[in-house]
Amino acid sequence: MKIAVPNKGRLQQPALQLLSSVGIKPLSSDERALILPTSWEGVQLVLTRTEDIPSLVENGAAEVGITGIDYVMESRADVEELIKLDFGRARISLAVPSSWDIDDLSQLKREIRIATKYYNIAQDYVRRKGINAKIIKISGAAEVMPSLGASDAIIDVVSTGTTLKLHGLKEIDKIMDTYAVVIGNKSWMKGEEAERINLVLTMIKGALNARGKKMVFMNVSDKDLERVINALPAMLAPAVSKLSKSDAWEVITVVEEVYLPEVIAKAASAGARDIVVVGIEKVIR
Ligand SMILES: Nc1ncnc2c1ncn2[C@@H]1O[C@H](COP(=O)(O)OP(=O)(O)OP(=O)(O)O)[C@@H](O)[C@H]1O
Ligand SMILES: O=P(O)(O)OC[C@H]1O[C@H](OP(=O)(O)OP(=O)(O)O)[C@H](O)[C@@H]1O
Ligand SMILES: [Mg+2]
Repeated sequence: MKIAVPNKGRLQQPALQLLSSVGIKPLSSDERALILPTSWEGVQLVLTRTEDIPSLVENGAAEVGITGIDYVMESRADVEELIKLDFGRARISLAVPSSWDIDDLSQLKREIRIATKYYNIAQDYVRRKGINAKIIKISGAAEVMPSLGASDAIIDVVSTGTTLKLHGLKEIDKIMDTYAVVIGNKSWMKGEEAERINLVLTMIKGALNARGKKMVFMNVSDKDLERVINALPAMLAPAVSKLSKSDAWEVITVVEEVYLPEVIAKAASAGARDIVVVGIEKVIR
């Protein structure tokens, strides 16, 4: 099977890291190679532009791909959104010069020219909102267009808002949220690679579920057992097993990393001893 991954840009490293965490590591270190065999037999990585990945997956050049949901929308590719990822998070917004001194769409009176690399998203948006606009398709650096006089406004990616501010622009309407996604070809489930693809997807979900979670082991004497268990969160309920050579128990539970200090403090004051914390690689549900 082939997995399409960005060949550059901000999604490339997190996408490769995610795949690497499930054991899919490129075997070749040749930076110019665009199709790479991996440590997982039968799985190849195809390195292409982030914005081309939706159509490559739609037409079956790769069964699965990692890209941004903004490019999926823009391309109008008929693909399946399989897994929402926790990187590449931002929003696509309409921004106008701060000097216009307006706060929302209703204050836009005359026709405006909007520069954007998201031509289709922009067309759909202005139609839906009834905005009188001419969309100017560009390939990047949208923020500079109004100061060049090439457009009045822009539709572009906004995260912290720093780039807009730097260019004297102001966000007046959010069009959509964007994030990285794993997408799949619509007929992949029927193909001969279905089993392998399913396993890869299960492992990716497992790695995502495990993020930020720790496994905690502790020894607890018989008399403290109930108090310790009441102090613990768990995915279902803490596991408890009898220690072989003493009148005590081992308690095992899964804890969100952010709650770890609080949970350890509570467990220790309830009588838990020899508390061991270990990382979790996958949680398969
Ligand atoms: N500032 C940002 N914060 C989070 N995600 C972003 C940001 N800018 C862009 N993205 C998202 O990352 C993905 C790739 O973005 P983009 O096409 O801009 O590539 P890039 O990483 O900037 O590389 P280049 O612009 O050089 O091609 C897109 O889905 C986009 O929505
Ligand atoms: O709201 P901010 O936090 O400023 O982020 C938004 C900026 O981030 C992206 O650019 P990127 O950093 O990817 O550079 P690029 O222009 O090379 O794509 C995007 O194109 C915006 O310009
Ligand atoms: Mg960019």
